[in-house]
Amino acid sequence: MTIAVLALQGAFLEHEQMLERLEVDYFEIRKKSDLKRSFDGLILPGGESTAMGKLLQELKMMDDLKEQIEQDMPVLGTCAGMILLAKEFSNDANTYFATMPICVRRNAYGRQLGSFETRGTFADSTDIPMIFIRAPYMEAVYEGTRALSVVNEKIVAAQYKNQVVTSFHPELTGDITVHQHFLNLI
Ligand SMILES: NC(=O)CC[C@H](N)C(=O)O
Repeated sequence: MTIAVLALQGAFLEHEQMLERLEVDYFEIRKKSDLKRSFDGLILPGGESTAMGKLLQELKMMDDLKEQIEQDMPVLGTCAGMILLAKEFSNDANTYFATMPICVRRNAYGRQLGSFETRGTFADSTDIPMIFIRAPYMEAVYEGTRALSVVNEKIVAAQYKNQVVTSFHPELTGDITVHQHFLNLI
């Protein structure tokens, strides 16, 4: 099994460290020719979705990756990665891959609560650590999308077929629950 990690910007190194811990092979996607390699799953890290979206377009990788996601490539999108996958925003008009039927609020916790840590349930696992950094959350999920985590009445993790997203950063804690859930899709 080989995972491709989008490494244009943001917290990709931390995802790679998690994959190393789990003894899973990976490589980085930085330019179009990296997409020639075959992979079994894709990680879209946290960071700045606007910057990542712009680079994906400029480097001409958007269409190719979108097609692979639509053809059921398992993908894990964390924070900005979730924004890249969302089909709809409640406070923005731009979309990126737009493959996941969710409505996302960007920077949803505002300035004061911009970053915080808590614990919550993810799928069948209870009490996992969650770190939120200027995070988005989902205001609605559509068409067969399943909420995997709800914190303070907000949906902060969800799954639609092969696509798993989290508002929080599972790569910044020592907890492997979310990565394991993603790898189990492969
Ligand atoms: N930690 C993060 O990934 C923050 C996401 C950021 N608010 C964005 O819009 O991309």
